[in-house]
Amino acid sequence: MVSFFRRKKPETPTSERRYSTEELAAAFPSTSTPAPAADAPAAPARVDAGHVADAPVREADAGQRPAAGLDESAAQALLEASQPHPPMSAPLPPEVVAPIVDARAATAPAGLPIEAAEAVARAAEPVAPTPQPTAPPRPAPPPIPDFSKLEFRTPEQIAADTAATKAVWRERLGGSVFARSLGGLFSRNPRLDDDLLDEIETALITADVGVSATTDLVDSLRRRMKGREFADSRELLLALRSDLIGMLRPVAVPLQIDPATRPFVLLTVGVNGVGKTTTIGKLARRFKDENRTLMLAAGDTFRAAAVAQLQAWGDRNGVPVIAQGQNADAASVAYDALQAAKARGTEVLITDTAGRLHTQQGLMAELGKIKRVIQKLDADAPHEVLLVIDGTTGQNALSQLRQFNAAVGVTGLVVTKLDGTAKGGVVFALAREFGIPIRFAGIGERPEDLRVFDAEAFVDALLPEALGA
Ligand SMILES: Nc1nc2c(ncn2[C@@H]2O[C@H](COP(=O)(O)OP(=O)(O)OP(=O)(O)O)[C@@H](O)[C@H]2O)c(=O)[nH]1
Repeated sequence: MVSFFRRKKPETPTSERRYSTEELAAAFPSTSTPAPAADAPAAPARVDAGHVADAPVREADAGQRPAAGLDESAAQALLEASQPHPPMSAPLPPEVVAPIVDARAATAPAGLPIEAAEAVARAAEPVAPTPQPTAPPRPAPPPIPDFSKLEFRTPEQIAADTAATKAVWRERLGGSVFARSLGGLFSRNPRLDDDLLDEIETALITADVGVSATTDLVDSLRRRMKGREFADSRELLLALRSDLIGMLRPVAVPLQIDPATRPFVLLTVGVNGVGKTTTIGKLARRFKDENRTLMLAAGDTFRAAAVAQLQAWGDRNGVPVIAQGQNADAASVAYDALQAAKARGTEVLITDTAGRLHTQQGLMAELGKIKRVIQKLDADAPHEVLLVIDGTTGQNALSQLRQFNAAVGVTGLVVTKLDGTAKGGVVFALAREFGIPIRFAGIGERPEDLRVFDAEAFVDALLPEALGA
């Protein structure tokens, strides 16, 4: 107990001082009348609740009590106990507090008279048990990631892959109307003036970026040019590049296959000949390469060759194809396929549909029927409705998206045929008007030519290489 008090003494030299019998007598003049000791320190004005340092509040009382019959050492101990403890800036941790609470419960030291023992006990009283912090409920452990499907790459590998990807995009898109008109413009090292802006405007309109998007882009460049933001035409081109990337970045959202959804149902829709069946074949290859189990549904029962085309893709990639032959009910094929995929625990089911003009109301309504029928088996299906758009279509793509979206709720886009002479600019118009994610871009006919849409690679492929981006 004494050692406890010593431990709590102020660490100043005065705390080491021993008191003489006379001083003690002066400090405790009467046995019956409590009187404050002349030099007794005032209790600290404020002490934190539950804080060990609140002891002095009652220690001061103890120190004022008469100490008749105390022998010198007991009185010394008592007086020391009555010295105020320095306030502590932070509560002691529970491990430290615990023994102090035990000490309070202990009886006074042997040999102390009862009054002194009471005073000592009272001095120890204020050390209230510190509430033990209750442990917060443990959060549920995070799910263990499936490392078999993760790919680890070093920064150097990532940089090399990015450069290789950009080179492929540039090689495939370099012949587009967009790339040719802008490339020609800047190879002449034009002057930074209104004529340059007029030429950019023409190039963007010709490339199918659309009138409103083009006007916004050019007006912004003009404002900044007048504000002397650009030192030369190259700086203006860099600003155009960054504006174009900025338009596409929000829609460059890759398709995520939810592993908890089996099967994850993809429904592909679009007008005739845009590349739906080819895209499904390319997707099948991609998902196989990702070690996913998948199944194809030959829902294009209208075009004679479509079922055979899909079956050929399935055979080539070792993927089962559910088909009922030509002129079968497409909704029935989709239903059968979903049932089979469910039974087999297949991860991904891709359903083809016949091409249809977005202006043909009856055929558009049929898409709604396919959706309703498969929802009898899975209320959340299809989990992705991919509208395939031919990149050479131009502004007509906007009305296609509008109509398909109204009929079946489009959740992602695939823009095909961006290789060759595609104008490519429609991608900006689509992004600006609808903001629907562009999942993939078709940049060739080979299976590996379906690329995850990359805003930066796409824009850099359209702009002159001399820009160094
Ligand atoms: N250059 C190029 N050709 C493509 C691309 N995607 C598809 N094609 C070609 O476009 C043509 C039509 O493709 P399909 O897959 O049959 O089109 P579809 O939409 O299924 O046609 P329908 O069933 O009639 O609606 C084929 O010759 C494909 O090889 C692409 O990204 N680039």
